Amino acid sequence: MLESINDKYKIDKQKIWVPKLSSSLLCFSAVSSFAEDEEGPCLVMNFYQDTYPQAEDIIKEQVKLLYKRHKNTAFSWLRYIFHDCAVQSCDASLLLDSTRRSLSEKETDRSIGLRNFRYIETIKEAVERECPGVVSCADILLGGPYIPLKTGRRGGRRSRADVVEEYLPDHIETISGVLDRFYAMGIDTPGVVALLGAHSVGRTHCVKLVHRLYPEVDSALNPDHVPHMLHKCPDQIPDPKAVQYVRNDRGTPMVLDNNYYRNILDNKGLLIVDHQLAYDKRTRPYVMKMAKSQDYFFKEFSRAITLLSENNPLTATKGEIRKQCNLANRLH
Ligand code: HEM
Ligand SMILES: [Ca+2]
Ligand SMILES: [Ca+2]
Repeated sequence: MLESINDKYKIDKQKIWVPKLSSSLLCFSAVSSFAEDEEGPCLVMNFYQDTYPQAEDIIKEQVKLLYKRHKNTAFSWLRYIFHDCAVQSCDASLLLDSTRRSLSEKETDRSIGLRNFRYIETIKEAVERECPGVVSCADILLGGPYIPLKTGRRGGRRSRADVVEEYLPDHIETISGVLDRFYAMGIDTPGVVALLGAHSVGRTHCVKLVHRLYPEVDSALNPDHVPHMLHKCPDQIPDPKAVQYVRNDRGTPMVLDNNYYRNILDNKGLLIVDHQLAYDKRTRPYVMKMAKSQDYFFKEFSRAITLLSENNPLTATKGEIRKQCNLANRLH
């Protein structure tokens, strides 16, 4: 997955390799003895190697094909990791449709701009053709070659719009609030600073920005950046049907690099949270360091994505392997 974010983004595997803990078979045989264990021992490197060794390769191939056709799919997967893993667990709850009884996470105001859901199904279908019923949607969301991530997550059965607010940091929150929410996931200050570097790609819709432009322009914004933002978001109340947005990083919009840190130091951060990151005394030193060193940014980014991707997974007997990523399986 992350391989596709840009081709230059190649991390030295040696430096971030996490030693393999056990094979997936060991994991399965451990299920009975660990059934009561809260964590379960089953998030491992290449979880599917003993059941369907080709599974992760099929996913990689599909991700590459999609990336060739639609570059922005990579940005979506990256944002999905945040929106799924930060809300309780990396259990692909984000992918579930609403049911008659409850509104799903996808439908909340916080999910504005999440795109490319249908391509998840393209990947899932390719995997199901070869390895039916084995690979979970939660792993499809996360597998990746250059930041070697573990697999073995299973899908949750529920997705509830009302829990999103409880867990997902928001763009107008104080930096203390944002840090606390990430600390609760085991991610420290440099980790948070690195994760926000994801805003070096992609876009932000005007609905999330107009409060910084109207009725008065936020004086914290770089005056050189304002005309462009006003041009892209000409209305105080954006037309919900028009797709109006500003690119997160005008300099290198399609490349995940450390340009984000130079932007925010130059008061060109679009969201309040981006701006605060550059000015809070706890985060600023890391912003400066990442602005100077792409290497340092990449190292911290890999570490933090790994932590995020291991937030409270469902393993072993918990959760299920969905047949279709947008629907929980029917119980017979
Ligand atoms: C305090 C934490 C964060 C807040 C408040 C936040 C908020 C937002 C908002 C409001 C957007 C614009 C969405 C739109 O209008 O289309 C966005 C875009 C994006 N965010 Fe975040 N974000 C946060 C952290 C993260 C993290 C941790 C990641 C991934 C590691 C991430 C990845 C992305 C990506 C890739 C986009 C661009 C998506 C696209 O172009 O489709 N964000 N974020
Ligand atoms: Ca989730
Ligand atoms: Ca960039």
